[in-house]
Amino acid sequence: MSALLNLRDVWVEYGDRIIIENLNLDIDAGSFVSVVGPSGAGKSTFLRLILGQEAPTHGKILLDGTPLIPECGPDRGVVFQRYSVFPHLSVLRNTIFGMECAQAPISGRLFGSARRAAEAEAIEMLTAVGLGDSLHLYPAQMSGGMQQRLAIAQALVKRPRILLLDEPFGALDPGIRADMHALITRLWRDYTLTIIMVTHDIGEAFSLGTRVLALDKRRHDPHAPHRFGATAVYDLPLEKKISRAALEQVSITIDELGNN
Ligand SMILES: Nc1ncnc2c1ncn2[C@@H]1O[C@H](COP(=O)(O)OP(=O)(O)OP(=O)(O)O)[C@@H](O)[C@H]1O
Repeated sequence: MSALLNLRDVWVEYGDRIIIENLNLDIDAGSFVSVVGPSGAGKSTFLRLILGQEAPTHGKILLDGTPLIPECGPDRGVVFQRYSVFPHLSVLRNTIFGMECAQAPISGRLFGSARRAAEAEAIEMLTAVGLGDSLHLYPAQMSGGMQQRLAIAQALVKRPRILLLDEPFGALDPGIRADMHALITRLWRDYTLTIIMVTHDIGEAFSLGTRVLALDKRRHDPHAPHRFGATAVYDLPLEKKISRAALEQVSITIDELGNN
């Protein structure tokens, strides 16, 4: 089976600074790749490459065997650490907004049956993330965990195949993080997503991922620290066998999410 994403000899350079060098990776559909590495190694840069926000300086990235167009496509969604929700829109409007921009790029509004269909999809996704009872709240009325669940719904309502997560749970309290781990595991399975998640939490990387990728420099030159970039220094596939009991536990936790 060919991989969903292929990176071939990918380099990113800013001026004379090499950030990423000689990165070669194949990422299978349905995998959950945790990306770890020291601060400044280039983890967010790696996500931006796959999102299409940035093009490699050298090398190529293939999606389904076709060169990735350097623009954000609907097949890729992203959630950042800081809440990316619009403060002046309700939960429901926040979720519909992205669909309106994608489907009606000029007017930014959907009408009639298209709007009703978008609303139904938004409500389904908000229910899936545990916000079905909070459709008319505004972000200022919600906890950090709720806002981050809204950000996930915003990303998933466009039905991406690849979900990119840039330290999505880094700003949350430990208890809420555990709920979010259960949520993302459930969404990954229910929506057959491929997830690539940057995290500084090594426990989170191993407990959620089916593969852990460490980005770091292989070589250092103390006199010219920018001469070498980061690459995949470790790439560990993890055997995951989720028991039925564990999945049922995930379902129970999801049902309790509404109060966080
Ligand atoms: N547009 C840019 N121009 C110049 N340098 C940049 C640019 N974007 C990122 N960098 C540099 O590239 C390096 C990698 O940045 P990146 O944000 O990808 O690292 P990171 O591993 O995600 O870091 P952190 O864990 O601290 O978030 C940093 O040294 C950063 O300063």
